[in-house]
Amino acid sequence: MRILADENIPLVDAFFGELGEIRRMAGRSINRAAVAQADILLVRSVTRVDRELLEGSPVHFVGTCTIGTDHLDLDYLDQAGIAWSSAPGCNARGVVDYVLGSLLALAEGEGVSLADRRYGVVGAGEVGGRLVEVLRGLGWDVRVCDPPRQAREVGEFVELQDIIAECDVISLHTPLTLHGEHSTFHLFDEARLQRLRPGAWLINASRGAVVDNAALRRELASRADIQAVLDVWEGEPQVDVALAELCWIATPHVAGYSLDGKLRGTAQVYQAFCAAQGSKPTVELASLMPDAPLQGLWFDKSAGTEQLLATLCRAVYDPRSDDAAFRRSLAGDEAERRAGFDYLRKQYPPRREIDGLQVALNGDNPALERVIGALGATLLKR
Ligand SMILES: NC(=O)C1=CN([C@@H]2O[C@H](COP(=O)(O)OP(=O)(O)OC[C@H]3O[C@@H](n4cnc5c(N)ncnc54)[C@H](O)[C@@H]3O)[C@@H](O)[C@H]2O)C=CC1
Ligand SMILES: O=C(O)C(=O)[C@H](O)COP(=O)(O)O
Repeated sequence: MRILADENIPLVDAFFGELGEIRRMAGRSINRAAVAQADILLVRSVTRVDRELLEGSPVHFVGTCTIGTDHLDLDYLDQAGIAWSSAPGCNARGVVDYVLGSLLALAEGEGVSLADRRYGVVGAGEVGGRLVEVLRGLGWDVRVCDPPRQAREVGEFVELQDIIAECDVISLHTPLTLHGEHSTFHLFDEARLQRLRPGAWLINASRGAVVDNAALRRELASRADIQAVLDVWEGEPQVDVALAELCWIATPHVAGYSLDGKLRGTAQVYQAFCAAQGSKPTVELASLMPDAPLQGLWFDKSAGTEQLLATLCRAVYDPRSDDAAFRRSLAGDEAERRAGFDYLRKQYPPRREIDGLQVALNGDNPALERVIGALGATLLKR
């Protein structure tokens, strides 16, 4: 079997090596000539997979080692009888950690307490659902908007207009969809952006086009009270530099870039491929994960909850370092900026996930234990 893989997918050899010959390419360069020599295509979010790419090729399985599927033409794949898989939830925790780090940075900069804010999560699937759990676990006030779930479940959902009217922090975690009753293209358009509450923070780590970028730029330029955190951009790898400069945190689509998340992504696609082939998986992710435990941290029981929260989150990840590197990359011309966007993602340093932390307290303190529990970290008893 001939396997064509994006060069930024880790562990392709370990999982797919026994199945055939592997060829790696930059995801943005994968083209008709390359897929003409492939049976299996493994991609990330930067490769558009559609009829134009695949028609007439021998590819019979497409795997994307990502959560998002907006770069795949799923109707075409289904109609052409090409099996496909994504990696649902693989890097959801990484995105949650990104949001937590962004909130800490915003709170510090604006001098507000995170516990005093009201949160609105738009899209409560793998990512948004976990974020809601963490934020509520911390005891914070959270509203959830997810019309597709609301239509099929009993639950406490609110309308988008209520999120906008009532929430101080809005975090977006929908897929990018262009059609249908719940389409999300420009879900946050000019009219909705103009209705953000005074002092609101808007976080987008879903897909760039869920927010009208030009309208957000205008809004940020005209209102000093609102703040934005953007990990994703309309037209990546091209970025609206003026918009990026107005953001509190701006990053090159790395929110979900935890090491664990990337490795899980490849493993999930491998398992899906085996299932599609009717074969038994022979490679286990557990045997390939780094076996070093994440660092253990020790706290005195008199520590403050916000101090503990910030220290634990930042011990694993602080998006301000990605923000700084991204801003430096925006200094060049258009071609340099596009190259910089891809370079920062390709060279991304290994980052683990907050729920892998082990935390010791020297005595009982239920408030601190609650923070540790909400983050999913392990509390080590004395
Ligand atoms: N920045 C990054 O690095 C990453 C970005 N993502 C993006 O985040 C998106 C969400 O990921 P998951 O939570 O894993 O997906 P998911 O499919 O598990 O959840 C998405 C949720 O959004 C809801 N939804 C759909 N349309 C909606 C609308 N109009 N309004 C409100 N809710 C709506 C769905 O009902 C679903 O519950 C992905 O599709 C991907 O585009 C995912 C991982 C990493
Ligand atoms: O999983 C997703 O969906 C994402 O957005 C990924 O974090 C994107 O990673 P790349 O495929 O763009 O490397």
